[in-house]
Amino acid sequence: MRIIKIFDTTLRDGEQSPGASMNVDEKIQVAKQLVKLGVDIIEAGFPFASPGDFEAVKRIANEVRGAIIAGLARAKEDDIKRAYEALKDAPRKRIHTFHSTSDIHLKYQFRVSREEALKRSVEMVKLARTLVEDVEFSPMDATRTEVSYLLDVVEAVIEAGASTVNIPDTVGYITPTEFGELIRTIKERIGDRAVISVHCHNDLGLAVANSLAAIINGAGQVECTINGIGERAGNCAMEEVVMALKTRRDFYNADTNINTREIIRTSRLITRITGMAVQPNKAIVGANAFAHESGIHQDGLLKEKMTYEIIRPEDIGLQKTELVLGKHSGRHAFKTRLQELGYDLSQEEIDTAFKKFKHLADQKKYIFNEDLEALVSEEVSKTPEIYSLVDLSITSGINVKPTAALKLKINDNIAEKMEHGDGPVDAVYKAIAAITQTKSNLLKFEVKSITGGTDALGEVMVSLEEDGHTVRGHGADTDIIVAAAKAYINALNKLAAKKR
Ligand SMILES: CC(=O)SCCNC(=O)CCNC(=O)[C@H](O)C(C)(C)COP(=O)(O)OP(=O)(O)OC[C@H]1O[C@@H](n2cnc3c(N)ncnc32)[C@H](O)[C@@H]1OP(=O)(O)O
Ligand SMILES: CC(C)C(=O)C(=O)O
Ligand SMILES: [Mg+2]
Repeated sequence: MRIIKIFDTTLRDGEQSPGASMNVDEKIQVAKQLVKLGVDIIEAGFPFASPGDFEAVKRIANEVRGAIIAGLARAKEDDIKRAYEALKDAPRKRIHTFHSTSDIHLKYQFRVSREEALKRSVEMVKLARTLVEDVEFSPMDATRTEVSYLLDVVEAVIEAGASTVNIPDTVGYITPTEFGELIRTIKERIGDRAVISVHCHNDLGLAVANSLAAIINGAGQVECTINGIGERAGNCAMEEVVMALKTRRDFYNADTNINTREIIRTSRLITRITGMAVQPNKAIVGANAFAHESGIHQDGLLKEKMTYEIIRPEDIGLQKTELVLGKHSGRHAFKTRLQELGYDLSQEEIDTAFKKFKHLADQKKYIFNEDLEALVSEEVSKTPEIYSLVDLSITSGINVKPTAALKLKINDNIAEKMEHGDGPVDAVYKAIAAITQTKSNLLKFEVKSITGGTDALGEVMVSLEEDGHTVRGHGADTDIIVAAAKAYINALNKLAAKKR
């Protein structure tokens, strides 16, 4: 089994994401977490870029142990010396220097010939080698470079002392089959004289696929970032490439030194520090990556996890798979959740509660445990229904007299009434009292939102008294006025039962 080295560049390329700048203390915190995660190399920054970056690399080189610490430097003497200054106290250090090789870059940005670029690259690798043993060279924009020239540069920098040659897809241009072929060509040329590294950008959403294609064809190091952050559309996401190798070891016959149980913690740390949220459907670390909502999948998972899950959530440091109850869920998941909440209901009770749940899920995006509890307690504490709500419409607002038009079923008859009130609830309660011809006293009226959000389920509790009988009524609905009506009617049914 081959071990692929993980070169983490969250602190360098990751920080190049607009808005992702981290201060020195935050960088130290990230570097320490990267060591816990088990990365082989931490690219701590670009020391020449700013005093802050220099300081961060220097402190990481001094304080963080357990990984090779790398610093980036242009193919310029001052950059390389500055990188060395920052790195020198690290027991294991690497200077990573780079120079473009594509004609587009050489002609328009660098304004130098291919020969000049090759000469500078060789000279700077040699300079770096006088300072440290471990030198990595990147031919920037390698994937848009003529292959024969790229091979010449790769050969020359290895000859000059680079022990790692990183092939960057700087602008995220290449696709997996081509990249695999390119890496195979380089591997055939250089054999084991240097480690081939890859550094893929995600402009076409192919950074992970390209990195995997490179691994199959001989790459021994992958450069990546946590959550895939980085310049423009980002870099190869570490958690994805690592979990792809771990999950498909059968195919790749390769793995990494990453302690995958630290993945989620590291991802959340980066989100917290950079303020860059992870999209919910992001592979491995997205909030939905281990959440299942649909009934057929939930049923399969409850029977055997392997049916719909290729990664165990514990393997990335999550506690467990989440079965999210929503409009696509089925009875198996519903019943399991109720059991987890401590309810032991008959099949009939479950069936009735399930129908209500489906109705609620059509109105509400997220169903929380508290929603279920409210729904089930309505079901369990059921009293024979003399009165039931058929229809209700309300008019209220500024400069409008609150009015309720109510339709109730009383035994088997339908009765309707319209009433005005001081507010919509008052109007509804007057209409209910008028239709039912009851004279109870409202002792208490409590309203609360069971869950957060404007689509939350509202719960109303009322206490009614009549002829010495006191009862509590309960109603829940996403419409708080309907919940109030339900609570009043529920209490009237209880009063009627008590009187009987
Ligand atoms: C693909 C990548 O991710 S590469 C890394 C990108 N990261 C960064 O650029 C972040 C840090 N950068 C910086 O802070 C600044 O760009 C600095 C400090 C490095 C340089 O700043 P300045 O001196 O003001 O130059 P500026 O950034 O405007 O232009 C870059 C110069 O470096 C040259 N250059 C770019 N890359 C290299 C290289 N690998 N080797 C040698 N020279 C290079 C450019 O040709 C240009 O040179 P010119 O001034 O002679 O035209
Ligand atoms: C510095 C190099 C490796 C880089 O980030 C790129 O080419 O994308
Ligand atoms: Mg990059």
